[in-house]
Amino acid sequence: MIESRLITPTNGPVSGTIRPPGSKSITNRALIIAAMANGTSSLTGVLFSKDTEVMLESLHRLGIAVQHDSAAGTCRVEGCGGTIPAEKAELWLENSGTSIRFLTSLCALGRGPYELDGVERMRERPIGDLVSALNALGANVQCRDQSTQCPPVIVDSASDNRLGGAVDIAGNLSSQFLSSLLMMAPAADAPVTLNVEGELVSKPYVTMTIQMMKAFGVTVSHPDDLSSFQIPPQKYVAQQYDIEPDASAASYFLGAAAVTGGRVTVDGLSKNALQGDVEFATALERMGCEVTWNASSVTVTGKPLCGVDIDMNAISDTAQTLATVACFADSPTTIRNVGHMRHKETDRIAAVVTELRRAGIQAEEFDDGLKIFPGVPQPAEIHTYDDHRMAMSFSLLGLRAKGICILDPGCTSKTYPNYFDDLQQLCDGTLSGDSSDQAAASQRSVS
Ligand SMILES: O=C(O)C1=C[C@@H](OP(=O)(O)O)[C@@H](O)[C@H](O)C1
Ligand SMILES: C=C(OP(=O)(O)O)C(=O)O
Repeated sequence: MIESRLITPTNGPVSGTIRPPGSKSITNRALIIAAMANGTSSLTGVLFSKDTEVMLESLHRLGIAVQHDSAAGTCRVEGCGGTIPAEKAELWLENSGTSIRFLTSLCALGRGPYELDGVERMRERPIGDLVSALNALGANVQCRDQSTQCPPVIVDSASDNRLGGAVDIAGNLSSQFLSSLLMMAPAADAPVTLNVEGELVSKPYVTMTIQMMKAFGVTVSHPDDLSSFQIPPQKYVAQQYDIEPDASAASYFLGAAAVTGGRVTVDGLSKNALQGDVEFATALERMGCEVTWNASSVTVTGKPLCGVDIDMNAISDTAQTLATVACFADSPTTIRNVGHMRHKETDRIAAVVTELRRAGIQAEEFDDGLKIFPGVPQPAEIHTYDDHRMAMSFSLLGLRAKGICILDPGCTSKTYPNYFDDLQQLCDGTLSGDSSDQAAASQRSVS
């Protein structure tokens, strides 16, 4: 296994078209919802990476039959109508936040015991607010170590258990708790009302959840400000469902156009995508890039970059990308309102500031944001903290500066196993995606 990857600066502007692999967030929602549906769902454009493989393995352990073809990017899921066939299971979720949070609520529909756990960092990522809300709905869920309110989580509901009612759910640490409860709610025994307590971060992911529930035949009533949700008992109906390419992954290629003054088209994403992270293109537009939205693609043309003062609460998975692009602007960039980035694969605010400084870029850390000063990156070994987005975003520095070496590049396997190959091929213009080849089309295509 390669321990590090030296990024070769490009000879000039990067130009090309790329279709990133399927969205992690949509894949893991589609798998959960299809598992709960009545009937067999066919999913296309599915992401196969660590985060979705742990979900697939967990569904298998819960007794839900899923046939998958990773080369074709497809899954057939035999839904269980909101019941869990396995009466006990141990689930291993690595460091996949969506998987452990979504599966905790799914397990609450079963007749336990189920145990959900992950890697050391997972044992530091909060889940207590979700656990409390599930208990308030009538489930029996506990963090094994109650002092941390983090995984491992044990779900053990009695056979005469009934779920339903009105509960508060905090949304300031992660929106995934709310998404998890929303997807499970239609299978409860009585109507569920979810009231968001205080701030809700990462709002577009909640809108994505509701839209996907609707696509599988379930309606949720809620005010426009997403402060509360009413979900009566309903059945999901199995669907043929096509998954969009991953918009967070797209940010690195659009960023490559921005930092090299090139022109990159991401195929399969448009302004009305389910993923809020498509708005990363708009952030680049604010920095001076030219952005063209088409019916099913977006193109970014790099122009001289200016610094921006930007709130990235809604699209924080792309904040690391913007931070590396910001090194090449003509003035400082401030990224605000992203305190929730401290609870992800690593403390991403601290990690980005530390690694920018390691590469000779001046950066400042705030409680809930960071400021990046323009500069010329110096040769450095970039530490990635087992965070795929550290590896992918810092590769952009290496497109412009010599000697940027990404340590543990294999960590991109969490959401994008082929990232470095795709980046290389986009930069070289060496790979042409064969659109008649289903595998290539569904997993990636670069031309
Ligand atoms: O619901 C989802 O699919 C996600 C929500 C976001 O997390 P938070 O809600 O914890 O910010 C995001 O960072 C994560 O990659 C995926
Ligand atoms: C935060 C992320 O993932 P998760 O919370 O699903 O582990 C991510 O993919 O950037």
